[in-house]
Amino acid sequence: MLHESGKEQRELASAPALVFKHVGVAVNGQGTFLCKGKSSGGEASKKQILQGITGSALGGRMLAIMGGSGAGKTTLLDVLTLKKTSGVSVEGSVTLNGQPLTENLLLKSAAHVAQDALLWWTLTTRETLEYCAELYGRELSKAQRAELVEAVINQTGLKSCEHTRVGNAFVKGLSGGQRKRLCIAEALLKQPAMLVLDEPTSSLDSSSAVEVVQLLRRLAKASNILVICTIHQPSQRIFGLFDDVLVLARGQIAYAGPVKDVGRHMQSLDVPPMEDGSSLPEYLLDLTNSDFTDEQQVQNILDNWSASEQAIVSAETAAPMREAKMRGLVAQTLILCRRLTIMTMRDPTVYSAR
Ligand SMILES: Nc1ncnc2c1ncn2[C@@H]1O[C@H](COP(=O)(O)OP(=O)(O)OP(=O)(O)O)[C@@H](O)[C@H]1O
Repeated sequence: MLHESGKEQRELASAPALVFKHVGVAVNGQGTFLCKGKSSGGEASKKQILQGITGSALGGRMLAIMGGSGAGKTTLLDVLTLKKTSGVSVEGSVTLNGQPLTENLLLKSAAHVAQDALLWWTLTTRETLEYCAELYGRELSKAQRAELVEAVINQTGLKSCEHTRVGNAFVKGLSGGQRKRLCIAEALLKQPAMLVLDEPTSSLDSSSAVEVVQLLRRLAKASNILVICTIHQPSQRIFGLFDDVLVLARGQIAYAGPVKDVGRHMQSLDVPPMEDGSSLPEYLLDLTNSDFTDEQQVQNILDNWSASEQAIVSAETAAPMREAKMRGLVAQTLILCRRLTIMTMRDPTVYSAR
């Protein structure tokens, strides 16, 4: 997917690389995922929701997965994070630094920030991170863990609210942007090579959204982390912070490559020009949203992409990645019990319930 100058390519060759080839996902007509070769309803009831998805993402770069509603963004993210739904029929391959992506490799090398990530409302920012650091940092001494938490708090701009409780809908605490940054900070404690985020800007106001994406960009560049985000309708400013974009339509690729080339690519096709006052991400969504656009036009864009040379990916090899070391089961249980005691002591609803 990534076609850069020779110098950039040499630099990128030492970065972690996620490569996915010919990924396809099918479900049956009733909405149940199918196991390959085990369909009771037969081929006729099969619905292909992702087809021929080939691309890559590299360390030090940010990849946005975009597309209209129902284009397949969440399904692709599920494949890249090995999320299982019973009876899933997934085809194709996903490799991380040339190794097939397994649950073990994912656990060691990647961190996933879900859209509705859970935070404990009674804990402060610092406490949340300290417990997480204990869970993740088996090979770190107490002093090293404290150093890591401090570094992550500073990296994610959470110093001013380190002693603020997370809060919830009833108890005032962190702002939406701070909560999202805390989720990212939790993920960073794993010192991941790959960071995957589902809609990191959803439900944020525009300036908090920009702050979060700027933070991700700084992290990608400073720590050579591979960042992948699904993103619904980014502003021009946010879109410009990504290095690469994969545009999906009807479960297929409409474009995958550098953000700086996507406008030129679309304009080279037989499609309506971008209207004055429209932003590039809006234009891309308008062109590829099959619910509201001429079906034939969307099909032409998809056919053009699948026939293009750019659809061929070559980035397969890269340097070894960092691997997170998790605590053993007993240690994890003890840490979680300690956290639960503090949370119970601070939560008045627990006493009322009793
Ligand atoms: N379990 C399932 N059974 C049947 N169809 C499904 C299933 N999961 C997803 N789909 C269909 O696959 C398509 C892609 O869904 P997906 O959730 O990946 O899209 P999306 O791009 O993330 O959409 P949105 O932005 O609206 O969340 C949709 O048409 C959806 O209805």
